[in-house]
Amino acid sequence: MLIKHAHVAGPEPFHGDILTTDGVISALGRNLDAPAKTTVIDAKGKTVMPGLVDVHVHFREPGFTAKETIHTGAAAAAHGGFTTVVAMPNLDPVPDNVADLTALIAKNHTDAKIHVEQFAAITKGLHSSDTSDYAALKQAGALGFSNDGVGVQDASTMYTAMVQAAAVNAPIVAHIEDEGFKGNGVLNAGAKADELGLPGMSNLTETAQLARDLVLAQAAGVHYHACHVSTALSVQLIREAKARGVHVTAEVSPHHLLLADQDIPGDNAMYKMNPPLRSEADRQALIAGLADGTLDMIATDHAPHTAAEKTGSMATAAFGIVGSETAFALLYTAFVKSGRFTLAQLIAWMSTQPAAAFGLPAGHLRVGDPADLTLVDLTQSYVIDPKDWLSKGHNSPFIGQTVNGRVLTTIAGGRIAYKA
Ligand SMILES: NC(=O)N[C@@H](CC(=O)O)C(=O)O
Ligand SMILES: [Zn+2]
Ligand SMILES: [Zn+2]
Repeated sequence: MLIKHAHVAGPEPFHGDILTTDGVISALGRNLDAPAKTTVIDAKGKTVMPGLVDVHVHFREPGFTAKETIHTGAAAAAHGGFTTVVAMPNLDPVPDNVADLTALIAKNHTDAKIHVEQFAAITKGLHSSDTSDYAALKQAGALGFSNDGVGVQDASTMYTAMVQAAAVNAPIVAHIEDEGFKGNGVLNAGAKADELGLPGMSNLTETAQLARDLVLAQAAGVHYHACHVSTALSVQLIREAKARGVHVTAEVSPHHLLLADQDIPGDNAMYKMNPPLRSEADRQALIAGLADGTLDMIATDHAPHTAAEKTGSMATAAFGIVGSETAFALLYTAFVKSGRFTLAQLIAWMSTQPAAAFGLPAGHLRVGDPADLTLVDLTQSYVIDPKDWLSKGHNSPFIGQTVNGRVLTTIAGGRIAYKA
């Protein structure tokens, strides 16, 4: 494939042509010649970025294919400009054993046009006891271990998991949530929950367990990754842990960067997710944490559900919103077009840094790198409309918003994974 007149943004900015051969970038330069049978793409006036990397998606297969499948989830990710995603194991059966993980990884490969990596479960059945066999699961292809969807409630189980994961040099990827503090809360405790007369969950739901985990991670010497960090104190705890040498990385999701609980317009299930939208002060602290490097990356937590599961009151709806097909445009519009951050920073948070944190061969466009790249039109403005989506899930609070930044073509491993 030959991409002509590309304006390449990211860690290696450059203007010119990109030639890919056998899934790898084989040449960068001006006026490159196309060898016979090469597909030529004219990128004049468009921007090329290293393919985006999302380390937190839910593809729901096996077990919950009415919400999403590997095929639809990967297609949605490609439409969003992602060339690599990491899928969570809150599935049925749970990939907590080699047989189920092996079958899942095989399906990730056959059903997706992008790279789909897989986390296996920290514990058997996602219960807070009985750790999985990390050596065997890593050998079978697990990128790391997560119980996303539920926190590991028992501290000594979490410590055992960390010690065993460290022994095989694999990360523990934590959904941080103390169920005692969560109670039956469905949104952030505070004025909005009171106004709507709905049960809230306090910041302690996250911060108490995060403080515990950072102590445990230091003792175990594991790579601890904090999922969907949502509070100001969490940012501070991670900042302090990094300063004392804990190997911790952290992600923040687009919705926690863009919305606060005060923005919830009423008892609307599209605003229900876990962790919940927090206060405006928390939101500002997350943005500051990203800017100063405390938070390493943005991950969507793409969590599709059926229309029925997201209808009615927040009291009964499922937790979670989709994110793959809106993340880049929303963040580009709010953070880059506004002049607050640069496109290079956004690419670092959405590609280079998540790849680096998990040792994935992505996030750069140099000769010899995988031909994973995304072509976007940053000038095109459009209204977010689920009719345009490839995900089965239409659960988003961002529908109807006008954004800039349309993904035109996504190329993974030198092959077209999405084309407008
Ligand atoms: N984020 C959510 O609200 N829901 C996720 C689980 C999770 O990410 O914790 C889901 O699987 O639906
Ligand atoms: Zn989670
Ligand atoms: Zn999740």
